[in-house]
Amino acid sequence: MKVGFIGVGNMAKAIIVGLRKAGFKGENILVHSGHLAHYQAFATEQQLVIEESNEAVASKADVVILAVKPDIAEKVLSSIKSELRGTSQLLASVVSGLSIAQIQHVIGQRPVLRVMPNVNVEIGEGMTALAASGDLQETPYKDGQKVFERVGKVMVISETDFPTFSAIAGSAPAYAYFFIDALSRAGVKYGLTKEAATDIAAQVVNGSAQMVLQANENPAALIDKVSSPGGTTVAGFLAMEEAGFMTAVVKGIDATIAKERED
Ligand SMILES: NC(=O)C1=CN([C@@H]2O[C@H](COP(=O)(O)OP(=O)(O)OC[C@H]3O[C@@H](n4cnc5c(N)ncnc54)[C@H](O)[C@@H]3O)[C@@H](O)[C@H]2O)C=CC1
Ligand SMILES: O=C(O)[C@@H]1CCC=N1
Repeated sequence: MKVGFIGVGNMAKAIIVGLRKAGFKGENILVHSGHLAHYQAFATEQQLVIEESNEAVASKADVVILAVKPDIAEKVLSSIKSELRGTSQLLASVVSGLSIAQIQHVIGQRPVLRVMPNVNVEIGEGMTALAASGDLQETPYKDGQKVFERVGKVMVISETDFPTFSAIAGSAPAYAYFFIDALSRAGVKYGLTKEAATDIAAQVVNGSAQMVLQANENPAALIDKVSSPGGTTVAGFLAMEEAGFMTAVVKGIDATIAKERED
């Protein structure tokens, strides 16, 4: 199976690195993007096949991944339309806010997968949502699904939930990094080096995430297990809440969703 990328920016690079780490051969990854100088070294390092145009990627790949910015996505789709094959080929779009109906309006009734990955696909720890224009058990869709399953967890969701998913999974790595950075800076405030404090904060978030996933317990119950009566944790937790921690997070997600709706 050949996977083609149209647009090789941050997201496509993260997917490609994840695929390569998972053993997907570079000779089966075709790429074309806006400026050769921006991705030539990356393509060479990852042993990818650089195609001379978006059209070439569209005609040769079995799974064509559209990974350009939302504002040019429909123009790019329109330019590759005549190169796309029939119903045996899949067009998978990771473009935020672009619906299956909008894609099919441009390229016709071909198999389309709407995908919302996040950058953690780069290390095989992605959280990706999928919605399909047809039956996910059919070959072209299965092929697309397999690509994202190789780089993390995959969840099939309704298209109406994409803005929410995009906020709490697509954008949220940035918010999780922000929390790690905040915890780390607090460590630095009390004398730890930034490097040590960041290592500590990242491992704590990593371990805590594993606890939520593996212990199959509500995070609120886990908070209670750490919070000894009259102890230090509950004092810190309540001070964070007084400063509006939960409200700040939810407001951040509200703004993320509002921005996608506005675009
Ligand atoms: N960065 C992220 O964490 C996520 C991004 N996305 C979506 O992925 C898409 C790409 O985002 P990023 O990679 O972050 O943006 P980016 O700006 O890093 O990459 C876009 C790439 O498209 C290329 N490009 C511009 N015009 C082109 C054309 N006519 N033909 C082919 N390539 C062209 C640019 O040179 C650039 O390399 C967006 O639609 C975004 O909504 C989705 C989930 C997460
Ligand atoms: O910031 C963005 O627009 C994209 C969508 C999800 C993550 N990054």
